[in-house]
Amino acid sequence: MNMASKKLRRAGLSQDLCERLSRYQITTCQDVLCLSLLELMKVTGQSYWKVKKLLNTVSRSCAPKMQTVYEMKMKRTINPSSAFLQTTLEDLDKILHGGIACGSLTEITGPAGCGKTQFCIMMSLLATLPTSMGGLDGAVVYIDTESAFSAERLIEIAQHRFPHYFASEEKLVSMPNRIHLYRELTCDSVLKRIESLEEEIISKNVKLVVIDSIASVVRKEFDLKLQGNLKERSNLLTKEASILKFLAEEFSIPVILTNQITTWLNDGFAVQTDLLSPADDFSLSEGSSRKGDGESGYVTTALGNTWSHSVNTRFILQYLDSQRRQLLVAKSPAAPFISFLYVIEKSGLLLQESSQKDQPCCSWEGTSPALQAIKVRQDTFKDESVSSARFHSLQQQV
Ligand SMILES: Nc1ncnc2c1ncn2[C@@H]1O[C@H](COP(=O)(O)OP(=O)(O)OP(=O)(O)O)[C@@H](O)[C@H]1O
Repeated sequence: MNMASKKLRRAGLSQDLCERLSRYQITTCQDVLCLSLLELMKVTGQSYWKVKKLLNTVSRSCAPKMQTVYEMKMKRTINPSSAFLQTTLEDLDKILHGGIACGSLTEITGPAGCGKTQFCIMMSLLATLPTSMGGLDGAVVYIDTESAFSAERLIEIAQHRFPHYFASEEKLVSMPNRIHLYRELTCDSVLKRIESLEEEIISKNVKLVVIDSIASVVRKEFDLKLQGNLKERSNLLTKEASILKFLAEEFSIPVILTNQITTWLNDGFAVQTDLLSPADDFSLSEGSSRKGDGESGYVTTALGNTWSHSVNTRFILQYLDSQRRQLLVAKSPAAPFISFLYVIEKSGLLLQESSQKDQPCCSWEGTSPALQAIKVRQDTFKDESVSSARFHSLQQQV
């Protein structure tokens, strides 16, 4: 499904044929594979056997390539810098085995003002840095759906985080030149932009894609009180996730997405988490809704269960109390559930020393009571596989 998003122009078809097909809005491998042989004969004007061969070529070009675990490991050993984009938050990078993983989707979720955009701006800057400094030495596509990106802030972070490197005027000019900002304020334009990314990634040597935020346009346009909107929204998000996953894997680049979530508990204590229905997308009701008997709190739900499973890694940025902010690694194929305290300064996000030095690596101290409650419940499941599945579900229910 993801791989089928591949553009036909990159599937080994002649330019003439691609142009002919594009007149029928057939531009991806998926578009071709959804047609019957008869339909394909009609749109290509080719014989039965040629069309069968065409189908074979398209199928082969978008089928996942088999590789052994050994090959994967060797690739990473030979060129470890291309497997991760360092966050330059040392303890976080350590726990993630190098940083934000290339080839996958990372979601930054949390309440308004906690620092999601700051994180994205900082990561964009880092992606442009040379590999010797932990960067990916590439361009960035930054899709801004909230008009929140600030070029001044980008320069400020650069100058304060890497004062020596950016002392040179030339570097200070070339860095923002590699960050391609697109303000897309509707669902339609975000989708169109995502659909056009493949060529852009190739032509501009893009090494990072950021979407800040994936949720805001969707929430603006889909009133979930209206029948049918939930399904339509879910389809749109699935389509976007599918293309983004394909791009991340195909070009081995990280994709970072932000998503604003709020959960309010009744005791006045606010917890922000990616709260999703454990059942399925269709049981979700977006907006402020009161939970059922025995449960206390108001919930603003996330983007649905399908979306939740589409992202490989999830960080939650949240306020721990009025002074302190906390970064939680809430979902990761490589790291345990862990929290860090952070501050935002002129140089961007910084981890607070005490968050790791005085505490064991997998720390639950300092996390909010609601998240500690999850931990207690998680500990009651001894079998590891049951534990992680159940933990995920419990986490969703808090
Ligand atoms: N120059 C700066 N120096 C220090 N802190 C800053 C600076 N600029 C912004 N901040 C901090 O970043 C916070 C805003 O973060 P950000 O805009 O990333 O929030 P967000 O999570 O993206 O919110 P939203 O969901 O509303 O977009 C401010 O509250 C402030 O604490």
